[in-house]
Amino acid sequence: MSGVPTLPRRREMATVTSGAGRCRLSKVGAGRRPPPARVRVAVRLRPFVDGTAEANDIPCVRGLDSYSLEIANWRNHQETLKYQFDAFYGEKSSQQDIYAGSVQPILRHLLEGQNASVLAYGPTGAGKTHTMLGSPEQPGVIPRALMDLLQLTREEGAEGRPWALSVTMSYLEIYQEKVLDLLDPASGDLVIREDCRGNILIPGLTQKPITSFADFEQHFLPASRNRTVGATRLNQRSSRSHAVLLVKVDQRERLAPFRQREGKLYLIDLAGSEDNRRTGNKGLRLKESGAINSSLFVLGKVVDALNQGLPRVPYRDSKLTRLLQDSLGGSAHSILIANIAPERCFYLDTVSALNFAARSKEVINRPFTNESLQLHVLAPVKMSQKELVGPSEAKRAQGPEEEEIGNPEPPAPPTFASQNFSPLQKLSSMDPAMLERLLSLDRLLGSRGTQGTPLLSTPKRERMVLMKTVEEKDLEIERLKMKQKELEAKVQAQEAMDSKEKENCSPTVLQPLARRTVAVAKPLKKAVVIPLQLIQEQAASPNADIHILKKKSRKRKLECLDATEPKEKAEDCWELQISPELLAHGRQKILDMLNEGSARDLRSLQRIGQKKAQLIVGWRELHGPFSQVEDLERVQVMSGKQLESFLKANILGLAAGQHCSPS
Ligand SMILES: Nc1ncnc2c1ncn2[C@@H]1O[C@H](COP(=O)(O)OP(=O)(O)OP(=O)(O)O)[C@@H](O)[C@H]1O
Repeated sequence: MSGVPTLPRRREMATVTSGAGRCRLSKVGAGRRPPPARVRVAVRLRPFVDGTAEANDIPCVRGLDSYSLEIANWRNHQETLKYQFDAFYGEKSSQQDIYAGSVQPILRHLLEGQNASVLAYGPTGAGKTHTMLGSPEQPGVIPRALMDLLQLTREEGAEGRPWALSVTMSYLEIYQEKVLDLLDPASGDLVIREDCRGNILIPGLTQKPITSFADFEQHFLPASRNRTVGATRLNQRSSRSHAVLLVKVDQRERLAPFRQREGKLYLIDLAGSEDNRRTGNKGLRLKESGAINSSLFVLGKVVDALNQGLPRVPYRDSKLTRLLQDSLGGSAHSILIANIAPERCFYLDTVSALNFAARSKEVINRPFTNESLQLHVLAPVKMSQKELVGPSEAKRAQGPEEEEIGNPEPPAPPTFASQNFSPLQKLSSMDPAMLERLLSLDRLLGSRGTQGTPLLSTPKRERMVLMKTVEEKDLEIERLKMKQKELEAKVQAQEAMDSKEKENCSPTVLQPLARRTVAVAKPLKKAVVIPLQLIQEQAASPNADIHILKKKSRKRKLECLDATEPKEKAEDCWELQISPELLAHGRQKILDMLNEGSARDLRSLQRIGQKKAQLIVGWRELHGPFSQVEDLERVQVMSGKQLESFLKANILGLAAGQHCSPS
C-alpha cells in the first residue's frame, strides 16, 4: 500500500511530549571535529496481510527480544541466522511504538540546528509506506513527527524565548532517476547540488511555510496524490519512486549576536527492492523496477564504501545516494527502519534487507550545528539566486544538467565588489554599507599597527567573532546617535532661551564644554583664540580662585655667532598658570569625556582629530575606561609633552567657558 491519500485525524495522534524535545543549544562544529553518531537501525516485522500469505504459512522470521531476531538459514535448515539491531519491532508492535522508540528522540536535534533523517527500507510490500505514512486509523512516522515538531517549534519560538522559529516543507520523488517536485509537478527534473559545507541542495524545489498541522495537510495531501504508484503482483499500490519529505526548521536569535540556525529533517519512503520474477513486472513496471533496483544497489555500494573507509564513496552514481549524501556518512542523525515481511515467499528479500541493515549500522555520521550570523539585522541579506527565483528560472540559471562531477561548489554568487573576500564568510552577499563598516574596522585595526589586513585575512572563526563585534558596535553607535539627537534638541531649546545672555558675552568666548560637545561641530577650537588681554581681565575678576595667566620676566638665550658665551636678554613673556582647583576640575572633565564621549564628542577636544578620536574609542573598548588622563600616552596618540599642552589647551577652553557661563 502506498501513496495514502488521507492523513490521520488529529485526535488519534499521540500526545506531544514537548519536554522530551527541550532544546539544549549545542556548540558542536565550531572549529572542532563534530563527535560521531552511528546510523541507528531498527527492524520492523509486519504481520501477515491478506493476499500475501499462503495456506498454513508460518513466519520465516522470529523475534528474540526487543533488539534481536532470528531467521532460518537457507543453507542449513538446522540452524538460524541471528541479528541484533538498535531496536526490533515485532508484528504486534504499533505505529506509536516505532515512532516513540526510534524517531521521536532525534527530533530535538533539529532545534539544535542539526540535520536528521529517517529512511524506510525493505522489499516491496514489506510495510515501508505503512510505517512512514500509515493510515487515518494508524498514523505513521510522518504525521506524528510533523505534529510534534510543529508543537516544539511553537513552544521554543514563543514570544519571550530567545529564538524565533519557522518551519517549511518540501516534497519530492525520485522516479526513474528524475527528481520531481511533488508540490509543483510541472517543474520537471530538478538538479541536486552540494554547497561548500557539504549540504545537499535542490535549487528551485518548492518550499512551503507551515505553522500548523492543518497547513501541512493542505500541502501534503494533494502532493501525495502526485506520487507515482502502480499495481504489482505483490502490492496493489506499490511505490514506483523514492519519496522524500524535507522539513526545514529555521531559527533566528532575537537578540545579539543574532545567530541563525537551520535544521533539516528528511523523511524518506524508499521504493522497495523488487524480484521481477515474483512481481510479474513487464513494460513500464519493469523499467521502473530497473531504476529502483539500480539505485538501491548503489545505496548498498555507498554503505559498503563507508564501512570499509574507502576513499571514494559512490554517492554520485545515483540520484538517491546523492540526495542521501548528508544522511549517510554525512552530517545527519540518521535512523534506518528496515521493514521485513514474515511470509516464506519473501525469505530471500528479507535476508538481503537484514544484511543491508546490519551493514548500515556500522556507518558513522558526524552531525554538526548549522549556525551562522544573521547579518541582515543591520542590512538585509541578499537571498541566494536560487531562493529568489522560481523553479524554472533556477533551472535555466543552472543549465539542464546536474552539476559536473568534481565541481560540487554552488553557482557563483552575483558579481560584487567583495567577491575577493568571499571564500568562507558570506562577504559576497553582504550589504555594501556593512562591508564599508567592516573595512573601516579593518583600517582602524591596521592603523593601530597590526600587520596586513587583520580582519579580512583572518580565518573564518576569528572573522566571525570580529564581525559580531562590528555588529555590536554598530548597535552601540545607533544608540549613541539617538542620544546625541536628544541632546541636540535640548541644546537648541536651551540656546533659544539663552540668546539674550549670549549677546552680553564676547563673541570670542564660547559655551561651556559640556554643551559644546553636542552642539555645532568643533566650537571648542575657537577657545584658543581668546585674546590675552581679555583673559588677563578675567583673571583679575572677582572670581579670584581661577588664575590662568601670569606676567613673568624671563631670560632668553641669544645665539651669538662670534661669542663663546651666549648672551642673555631679559624679556617679558606670559606664562600660563592654572589654579589647582581648575586643573583638577578640568582634568576630571576631560577624563569623563575620554571615558564616555563618542569619537565625534572627542573631536571637540583640542588637539584631537578624527584618527586620534577613533584610536581613543578603540583603546577604551579593548582596555576599559581610562583611569587618568595620562593614559592617553598608552594609546600612543600623544607624547608626554604633547599631553601637557593638550591639558592646558583644553582646560583653558573650559575655564573660558565657565567664565562666560551665565550660571
Ligand atoms: N505493520 C502493519 N500492520 C498492518 N498492515 C501492514 C503493516 N505493514 C504493512 N501493512 C500492509 O501491507 C501492505 C503493503 O504495505 P506497504 O504498501 O506499506 O508496503 P511497501 O513496503 O511500501 O511496498 P512498496 O515498496 O511496494 O511500496 C499494505 O496493505 C499495508 O497496509
